Amino acid sequence: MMGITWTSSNLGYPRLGENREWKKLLERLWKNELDEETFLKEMKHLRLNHLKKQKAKGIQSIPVGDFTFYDHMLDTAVMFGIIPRRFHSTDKKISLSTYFAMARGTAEAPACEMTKWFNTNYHYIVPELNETIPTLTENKPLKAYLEVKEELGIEGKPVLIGPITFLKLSKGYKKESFGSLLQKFVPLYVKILQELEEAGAAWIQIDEPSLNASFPIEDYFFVQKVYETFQREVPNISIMLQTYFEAADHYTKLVSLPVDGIGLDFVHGWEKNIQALKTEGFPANKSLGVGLIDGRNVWRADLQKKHSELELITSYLPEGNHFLQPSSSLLHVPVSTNSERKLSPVLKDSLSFADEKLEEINSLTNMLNKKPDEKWLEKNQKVFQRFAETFRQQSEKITGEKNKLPSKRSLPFSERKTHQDNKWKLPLLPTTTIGSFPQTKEVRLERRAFRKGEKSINEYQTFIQNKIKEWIDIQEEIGLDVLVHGEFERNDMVEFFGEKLNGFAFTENGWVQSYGSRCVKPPIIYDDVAFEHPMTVEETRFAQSLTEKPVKGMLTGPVTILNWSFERDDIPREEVAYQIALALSYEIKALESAGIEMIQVDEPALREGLPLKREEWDRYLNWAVHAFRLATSNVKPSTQIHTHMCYSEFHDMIEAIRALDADVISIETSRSHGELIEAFETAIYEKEIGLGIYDIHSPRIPSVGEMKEMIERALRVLPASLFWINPDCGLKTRNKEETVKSLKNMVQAAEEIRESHKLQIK
Ligand SMILES: Nc1nc2c(c(=O)[nH]1)N[C@@H](CNc1ccc(C(=O)N[C@@H](CCC(=O)N[C@@H](CCC(=O)N[C@@H](CCC(=O)O)C(=O)O)C(=O)O)C(=O)O)cc1)CN2
Ligand code: MET
Ligand SMILES: [Zn+2]
Repeated sequence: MMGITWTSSNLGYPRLGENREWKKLLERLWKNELDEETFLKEMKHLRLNHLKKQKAKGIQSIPVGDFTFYDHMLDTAVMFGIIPRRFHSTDKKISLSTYFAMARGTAEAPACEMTKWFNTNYHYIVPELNETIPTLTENKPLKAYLEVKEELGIEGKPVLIGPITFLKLSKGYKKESFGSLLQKFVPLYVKILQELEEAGAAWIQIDEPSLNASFPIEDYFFVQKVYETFQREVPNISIMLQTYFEAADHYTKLVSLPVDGIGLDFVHGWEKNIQALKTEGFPANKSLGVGLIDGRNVWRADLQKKHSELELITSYLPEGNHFLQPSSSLLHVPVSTNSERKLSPVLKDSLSFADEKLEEINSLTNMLNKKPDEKWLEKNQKVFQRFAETFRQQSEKITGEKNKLPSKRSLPFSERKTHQDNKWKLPLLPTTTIGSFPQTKEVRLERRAFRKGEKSINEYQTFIQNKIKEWIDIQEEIGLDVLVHGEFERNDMVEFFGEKLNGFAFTENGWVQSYGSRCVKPPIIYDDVAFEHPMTVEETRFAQSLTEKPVKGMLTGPVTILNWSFERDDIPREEVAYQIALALSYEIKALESAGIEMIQVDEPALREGLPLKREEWDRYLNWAVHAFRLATSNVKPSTQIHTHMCYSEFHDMIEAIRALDADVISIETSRSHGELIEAFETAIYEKEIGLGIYDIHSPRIPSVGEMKEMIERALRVLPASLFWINPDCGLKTRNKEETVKSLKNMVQAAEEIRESHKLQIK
């Protein structure tokens, strides 16, 4: 092991700031409460602060250029001048207003599509390549590099999304043109790298996570070509080709690429990566980036364990300098545990957010470079010991109850349908919504006042009841067939349940960016999950008491609660999903007993949880479907179970959707312009289905005509007796006026179609 040295490194840092300063600056700019100059100044301050902090934590290789005003994919697209025509930009250097128009849309131009970043809850803006010819509008990494060098004297490591991943995640081109398109981008990348080389940058991090996501081996031809060009054209710069979120798909090919360093995820891809390292070795002239601190979860690292893992890795490594780093960018974890004052000390000590993770990297690097800090290690061991003594016992009681729960409805769908049609007597093409109504500033401020003790529980509950009443009245007036209570009492569809279930902790300030300025505060599963008391019955029953129309109960499903929380990492994920499912089955029973017999169990995260590697899909889908069925099967045949999913692209998992055995599923379709309808057309789906007929992410109010067209299109492939009419998703981010107008048009569209088709009762 002589001759190996280690450098502490980071791959990306959260943008948000300790108190969501980033989000607040953006939202003030958008509301014209801030001028552009002040905005830029404040953002720069934040950006430099983040870099100073990383340096102070002992990180030697600090990423620059990962900061953004919205999203790093959007930045890359804009850097390459990929601006869809509808934004009419003639700027040489793209203005901030064009940049935000692409992200958020304008009255005239719909926003660019947004989709999930691999298997995370982060969303990126999808570049639309179409007819645009890429050009370099600005060398963003260079700007970032020079900024920190001049302002702070820090020699940063510029970060770029690699050309392979950038193209794989873009749309607007045919698969066959991948190679020729790539040729258009490579010279631009070369230019960026050359300018960085001239400016004195030593290492560049090029992110290529696509190489771990079931990457087709034949496409390595392109990867090889791209990196050969970089090596030839920019010989004096060192490239760290960074992969993450999974093990490398084709290890031998990856490590023999002509680059100077290879970054691997040894948290999510431990087994495969270590096996490959052992059998294939690691090239003598390269540096390995060892991603050993989990960039996706919040648990403190067991330094002893990490140290022995590192010893194992080291035993396969050639001499030279290697990097110790998080498994991915720290974008996916909150900033710091510092401001958490309410967590139990045992739990708080067991957590590690971005800042604490940097400290772990620093300690481990010191340990490796033979400067072990015994006290640190001892303290770390104590944390683990105390945690193990206090929490994390899998209870046999829960396992026993779970084993008794049915995972199959008592009757098949065809027979349930008769019961349900008789019970509900809905018109054909029933209209409904997905659950939430506008979470206005008023609602959030009221909750804040309650949280801070400025409002009593009674005052808060009365406020919520008034909101429910207001919106039941609105829904009746609009003429919807199945109503909802509106979810006003919920801060978030996952955090809300986390707060009410046993085994979850929630933070005060553990925010993570979800998309643009929107954030989530994922709860932390630290113990057995268990049902304590009904969570949604009171509000739902109250809503039902106000109307003759059915009110649909509204729950978040087990897979989504799991995927959008920070989960235990010491028991299999599916076991946690089953525990949540058991808890939800009690909630469903409680709703049923309270007379709520139409219940929606949302699973928007089912799709994003799909493993990045295709060969692991079946195993995941099996347990995910099983969890949903455990939660929803223990009901009467006449009880109608709905589910909801957004983010389209279901064509490759229709079988799993069918296996959920939900009576009604509502899915997002409007942004994919009917592509999804085709998927259902070819797959033959025999249960009830609500295809979203308008995009809720945009303030635009859809016309009756366009919605009728969407419905007509669906009716060409789906029998009217199975079809529901609803928006794409919940309406919490919309305002009241937009919501009411859009829903009125939606109901009118449904009525006109019923009329013209002479469709009456189901
Ligand atoms: N967990 C989760 N993941 C998800 C989704 C989701 O709904 N939940 N949906 C998709 C992503 N979509 C999203 C849509 C909206 C928001 C969103 O609106 N987030 C809010 C925070 C929601 C929240 O927790 N609100 C708290 C209040 C938080 C807050 O900032 N309060 C202020 C006061 C209120 C104010 O000034 O507005 C304070 O305490 O100072 C509440 O309602 O209680 C935001 O960023 O602004 C997030 C994700 C996919 N992933
Ligand atoms: C992201 S899916 C959201 C479903 C939820 N019931 C809502 O309407 O907000
Ligand atoms: Zn949704």
